[in-house]
Amino acid sequence: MTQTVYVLNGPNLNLLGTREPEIYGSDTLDDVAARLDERASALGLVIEMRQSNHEGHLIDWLHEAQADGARAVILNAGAYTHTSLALYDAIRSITTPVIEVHISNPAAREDFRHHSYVGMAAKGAITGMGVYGYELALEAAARF
Ligand SMILES: O=C(O)[C@]1(O)C[C@H](CCCOc2ccccc2)[C@@H](O)[C@H](O)C1
Repeated sequence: MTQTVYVLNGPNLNLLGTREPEIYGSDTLDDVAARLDERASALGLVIEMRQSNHEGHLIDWLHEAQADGARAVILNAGAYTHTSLALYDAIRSITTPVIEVHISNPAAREDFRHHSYVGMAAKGAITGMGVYGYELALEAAARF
């Protein structure tokens, strides 16, 4: 049975590629999805790529990934990373492994980005590798 890897993106990441390219690069989420789809096909996996500016959507999608028997969730929760106890609880509530991804390196940025509620519950994290971090996370998920 072909397994799915959910790739979930949080607030403002719909702007990826259009603002602050010096931090986040010039690729759009659609560009990222195209590369992930190609690699996933070679790995015998399917990508479910989503983005929302609403915390509850991300939580619903984490529950959906569990119910769907997904191989893994790749989660860039955006700024909710640093604020959301609800996302921490949602990740803890599922057995599907969650890989935290950040395009930038939050540890090297403002202090308010140094704590990750997502990271406290996730299986692991890839940060600071630009959008390539999503591909690195997919390679890891393929080996779970
Ligand atoms: O580096 C990352 O991937 C972040 O998750 C991006 C978040 C920001 C998401 C907004 O992304 C934009 C992308 C392009 C233009 C404007 C915002 C930031 O709050 C986190 O600390 C680190």
